[in-house]
Amino acid sequence: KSLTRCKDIDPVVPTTPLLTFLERVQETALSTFGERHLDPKLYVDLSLKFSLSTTEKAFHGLPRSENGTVSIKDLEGFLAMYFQGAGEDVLYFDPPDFLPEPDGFLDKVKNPEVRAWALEVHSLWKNLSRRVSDEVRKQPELHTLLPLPAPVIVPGSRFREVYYWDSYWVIRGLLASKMYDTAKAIVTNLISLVNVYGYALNGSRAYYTNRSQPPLLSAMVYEIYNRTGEMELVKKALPELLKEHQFWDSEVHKVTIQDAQGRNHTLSRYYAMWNKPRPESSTIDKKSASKFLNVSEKQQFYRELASAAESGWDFSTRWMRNSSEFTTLATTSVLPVDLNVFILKMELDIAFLAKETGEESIAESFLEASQARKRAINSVFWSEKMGQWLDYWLTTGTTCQESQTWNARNQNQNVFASNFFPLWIDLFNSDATLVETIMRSLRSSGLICAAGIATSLTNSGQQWDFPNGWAPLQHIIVEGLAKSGSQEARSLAEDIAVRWIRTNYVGYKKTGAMHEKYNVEKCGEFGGGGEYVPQTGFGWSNGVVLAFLEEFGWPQDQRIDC
Ligand SMILES: OC[C@H]1O[C@H](O[C@H]2O[C@H](CO)[C@@H](O)[C@H](O)[C@H]2O)[C@H](O)[C@@H](O)[C@@H]1O
Repeated sequence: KSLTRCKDIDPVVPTTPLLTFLERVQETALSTFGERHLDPKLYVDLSLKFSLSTTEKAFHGLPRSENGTVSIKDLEGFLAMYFQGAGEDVLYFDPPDFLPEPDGFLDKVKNPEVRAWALEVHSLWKNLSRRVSDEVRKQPELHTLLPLPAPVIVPGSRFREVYYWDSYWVIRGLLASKMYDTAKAIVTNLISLVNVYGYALNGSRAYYTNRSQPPLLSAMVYEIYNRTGEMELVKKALPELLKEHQFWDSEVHKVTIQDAQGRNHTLSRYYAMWNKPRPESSTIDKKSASKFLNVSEKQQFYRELASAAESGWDFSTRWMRNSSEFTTLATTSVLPVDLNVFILKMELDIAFLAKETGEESIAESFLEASQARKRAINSVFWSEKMGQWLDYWLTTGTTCQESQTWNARNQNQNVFASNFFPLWIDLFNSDATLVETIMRSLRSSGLICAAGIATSLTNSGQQWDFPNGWAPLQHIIVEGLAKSGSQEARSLAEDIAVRWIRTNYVGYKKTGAMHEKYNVEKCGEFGGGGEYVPQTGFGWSNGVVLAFLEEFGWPQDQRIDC
């Protein structure tokens, strides 16, 4: 019973000669400068001043010691002579739709301290606004940065390029900031990536072409259309959304599960088209994979690493068969709740947007697809016992040839914030009894902490685990609760939002920056763990604070300190 045939179960997107070379420079930097303070991403973000062959020749001509090491002085000299600094090909761009205090900005924020801070967060859009330099378009072979047609908002710090799923929360913030043109520009860029590659890339770099990220393009289009009513963007987006849906609903991404009643359900998984170290973290990945001696085991591990990066949760015990052993990473063997929620949202959005543009048959078929995915989410992920939707472990390796028979034992019983994501979708949050059950389960889950919702309950040292809290996770759960129509759920949503706003505010006052992630155990402290030092800026954190303040406001007499 061969239900979902894959053309190719080991897809690999070809790399570029520039990337291959920059990875060698990265490797050399590691042996010259040492592991401490080395961010491998920096080296694959460099652009060349001269042709690749000239630069390679100079690199090979560098004096080397007997064991092949280049001295600090020689390497620094080579880098200064032949490369432009990372980020020099992304230029500051003054967003024309930015106003220091737009009309009607966060009307419900009455407390002057909070209002002043919200205006500072709003002004951070100017710091994060960029455009791709014309040089990239003229000589793309010298850059790993990809050309984009419109200006961008970057997350910040080491993340000097556009990121796919970050953009959704950036847009939510931009809409609160009334920066509609900037929001539309972001979507225009993502549409162009889908047009060229068939999917939205993890980010706008050559080394991100082998994978996507949590698919939220339809949700971005939906939000912008809701605010602006602009049909042109919808018409431009629709064909690309259909392409993106096809990407996630076919080939290696699609898995069929047969339930106890013999009904087949199709769901999607993350599956990067890559089986080598991630170029931006190549030195780190090689070290992690060093325990595998067999080539195909190594390749599979590299695929699991890249697939975890595709999930946006890089890295987390969510993808590990054994939570204390990183090499048991098995992302492609997981059917993730959140990915399927995002695709369900995509199906509903496409149905809605197609109806708006008069494409009745597309609307109808996507409505049907959404009903099927809702049934699949309930049949495969729902756990009556836990009152949550649980990720599902696939049993028979990673091929996509056969349907697998559902077994309750394959549901991952560990608690993750993503177990509550279906609540974000109206099909679920409109069911009052279900909302009651979910609230009870969330309250007793252990995830709600002093400063927000934890990513998981496992303190693994990975950044997508306890005690880190991430803006997107807070937002999806809070918005799901708030949209449900239950007063009690709205109060819980507001309670979580207040905790999150406070920690962002106090952290900002202490450090002068917005952070990529926060420690939910300690109000005002940013998060840690993972493979790079904590970053500031920060696109999605700014977006979520502004979106929360827009939704809930902040009364005059409510305290903002921890
Ligand atoms: O360089 C390591 C990894 O960095 C990115 O992941 C993290 O930052 C992204 C931007 O904010 C965010 O979207 C992601 O959820 C974070 O985990 C990048 O996306 C990875 O592909 C990359 O390997």
